[in-house]
Amino acid sequence: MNNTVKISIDNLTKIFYKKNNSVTAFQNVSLQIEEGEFVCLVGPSGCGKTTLLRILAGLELPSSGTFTIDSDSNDRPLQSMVFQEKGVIPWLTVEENVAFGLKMRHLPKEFVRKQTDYYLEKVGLKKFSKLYPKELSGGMKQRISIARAFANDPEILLMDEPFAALDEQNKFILQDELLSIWSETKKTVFFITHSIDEALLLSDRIVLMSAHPGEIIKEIKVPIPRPRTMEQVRANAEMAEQFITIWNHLQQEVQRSRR
Ligand SMILES: Nc1ncnc2c1ncn2[C@@H]1O[C@H](COP(=O)(O)OP(=O)(O)OP(=O)(O)O)[C@@H](O)[C@H]1O
Repeated sequence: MNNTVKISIDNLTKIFYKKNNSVTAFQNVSLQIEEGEFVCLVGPSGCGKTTLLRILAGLELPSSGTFTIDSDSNDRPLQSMVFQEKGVIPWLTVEENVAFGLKMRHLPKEFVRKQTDYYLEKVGLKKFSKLYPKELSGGMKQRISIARAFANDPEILLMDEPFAALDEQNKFILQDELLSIWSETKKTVFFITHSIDEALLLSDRIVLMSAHPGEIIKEIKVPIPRPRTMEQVRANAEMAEQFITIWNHLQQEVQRSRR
């Protein structure tokens, strides 16, 4: 990390207005994420995590407050988003899916091919490049989404529980692959997860939110050096302590929200 602030969120609040009532998804969220930082957002269900990410992705407007994503080039997209599911276009092949964003920007054919091949190789999908998503497993589909997101070379990556629907084995493999690509590209990543292990494995910093309406109530720097493995996360005493801190926080917040 080089201490340049890449994402700056200032006192952001989102209220959804309905006919006779309103729902505050989250409120007074302020957060700064440095260039190249990997930050995980953890909080109880319904505390506004997805809404916050959707606002950063330009898919929703905030009710109040501001945010900025630092950009040093007009040639790159501001953000790419990876969702839990539904990230792939069913009528395009694997390679067409990965190349999609690049083609939309009318980049030179040769560049698109190289960039697509590079990331297909990185996520182990090279030999499946001519297949359609329906011919692939859930893990392979998520690999397409990750390859496409990195191939787009965005300023920041927004990831909304990308591995939540996968079985544990596949999850570990994809987490490893994501870390490997991230350490190479040093993209700024803002990542939502419900998995404490996942947050501890991936993050430089974990941001904890309160129950609905969500507010940021704690930040935790993840102490173990990189590269990391899940074995280290599970064996490291400091990490075990952090796990319990986060677990206690989530339990308290869920109980509070039910009162
Ligand atoms: N389009 C919408 N219209 C009205 N209310 C919404 C809308 N989207 C989200 N909400 C409400 O905003 C709150 C936050 O939702 P959000 O999906 O952001 O939470 P979350 O923390 O991502 O939840 P989960 O962890 O379960 O995915 C919830 O109360 C939800 O019902």
